[in-house]
Amino acid sequence: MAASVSLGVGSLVWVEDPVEAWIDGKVVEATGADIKVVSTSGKTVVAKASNVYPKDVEAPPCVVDDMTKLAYLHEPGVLSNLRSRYDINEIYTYTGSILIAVNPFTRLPHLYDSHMMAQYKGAAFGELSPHPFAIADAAYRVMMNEGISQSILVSGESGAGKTESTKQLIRYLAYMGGRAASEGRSVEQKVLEVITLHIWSFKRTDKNRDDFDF
Ligand SMILES: Nc1ncnc2c1ncn2[C@@H]1O[C@H](COP(=O)(O)OP(=O)(O)OP(=O)(O)O)[C@@H](O)[C@H]1O
Repeated sequence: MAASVSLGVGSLVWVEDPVEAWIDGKVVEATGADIKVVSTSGKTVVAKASNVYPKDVEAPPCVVDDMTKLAYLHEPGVLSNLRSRYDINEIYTYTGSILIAVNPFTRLPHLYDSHMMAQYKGAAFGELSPHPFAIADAAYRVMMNEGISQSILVSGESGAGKTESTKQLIRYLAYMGGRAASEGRSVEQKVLEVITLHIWSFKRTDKNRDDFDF
């Protein structure tokens, strides 16, 4: 996506970097098709104007919880927002009604306890922090109120966290639809056991699968 705003001297911008992917800086020279940028770390880069992107100066230094709130929805803006949130263990971010999850590669149990599930129960979408429980709650409510079957698509590359996300979605749906524990194991536990086995066998048997969980 090419920058569609004028990037004059003094503009704050993102420019590609072979190590960091994107670095931010200030335009110091703009002649013809080339733009000279001095990054915040002091590096001078000359790039084609079409490879330089405006930086959102109004976004809070950290983050927005929904990418649609970004002034510029371009790659460096999106990645920078996800990275800033990841740095403070905010692994979930919305883009409208889509939930983006960044794999934390560490356990964050406080995000998934029963208190969290209770909080998301019936909460308006977008009222609480982005979370798989909010996605599951929205789908559950449309299904119950309007009687329409719902699908939740979970996609991402291998190791991105599809199985973990799917487990949280199923946990929440089982929590909403399940009854109290009987014979020692709750409906939530029983559904999770079945679904984990099902996901595992699906992955084992479908060698040509795309990276989708369901
Ligand atoms: N939300 C999370 N919290 C903690 N750890 C996570 C989370 N999501 C992913 N992980 C970690 O990353 C690993 C890989 O995640 P997962 O198995 O869900 O990926 P996947 O997208 O299903 O991968 P594949 O397509 O290869 O099966 C998990 O075993 C877990 O250690």
